[in-house]
Amino acid sequence: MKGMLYASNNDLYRSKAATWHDYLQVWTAPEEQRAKVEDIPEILRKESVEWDVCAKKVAEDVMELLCEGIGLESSKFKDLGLSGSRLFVGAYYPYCPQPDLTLGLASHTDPVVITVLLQNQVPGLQVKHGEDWVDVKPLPGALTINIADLMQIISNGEYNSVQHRVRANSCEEPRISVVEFLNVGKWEDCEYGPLPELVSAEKPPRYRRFTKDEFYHNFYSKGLDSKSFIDKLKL
Ligand SMILES: O=C(O)CCC(=O)C(=O)O
Ligand SMILES: [Fe+2]
Repeated sequence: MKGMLYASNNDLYRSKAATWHDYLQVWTAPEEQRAKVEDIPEILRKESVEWDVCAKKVAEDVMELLCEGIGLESSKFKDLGLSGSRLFVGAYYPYCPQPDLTLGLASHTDPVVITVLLQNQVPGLQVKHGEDWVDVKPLPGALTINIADLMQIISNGEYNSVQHRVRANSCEEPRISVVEFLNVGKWEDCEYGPLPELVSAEKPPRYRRFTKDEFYHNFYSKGLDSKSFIDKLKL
């Protein structure tokens, strides 16, 4: 069905081991890519549409702060269309009887601009801090925002994408997360790369510019467990 996908592992044939989760993806923007509202399963139709509106608002507020943090016009990221493509994901991590043998989701950085994540009370999400994996403890009502790869590139490395993973669920209760990925919407118009405003003699560009085709080709040719797109663009 257009704009929707049910799956287990999106990199099943490219990764060394399957991970312990299932998910449902719904494209919510841009218009030509999004799922028709009437095609979204009824059980989450209303919620996914509302979540898209709220998560977009949160992401755009955070993007304003990120702009201000590096001396850009606060609307710069929004004006560049960095929230113009959006994907809703509902992920389900069932009880895993042998959690030491795999992960819930392999270590990765998100291949988008920014991610908004809500998790239920069952733990599992971890972020890499130095050499350590640190638990992101579920807090009722709290959202987790990930800086993702394109934010790292566009900000010329002022912000760095976060390496994260999900442990296989050892609790009897399923772990559930609701995620919104925000990405470049206006691909047709231009290439992307470090913003000229952030490049100077003292801060030369760290990444080269890239096109939509290059981005998608890379996404569908690599396993989840790698930061290879950023590595490929490094100057
Ligand atoms: O389920 C989670 O908490 C994390 C999901 C995630 O990192 C992803 O889908 O990229
Ligand atoms: Fe992620």
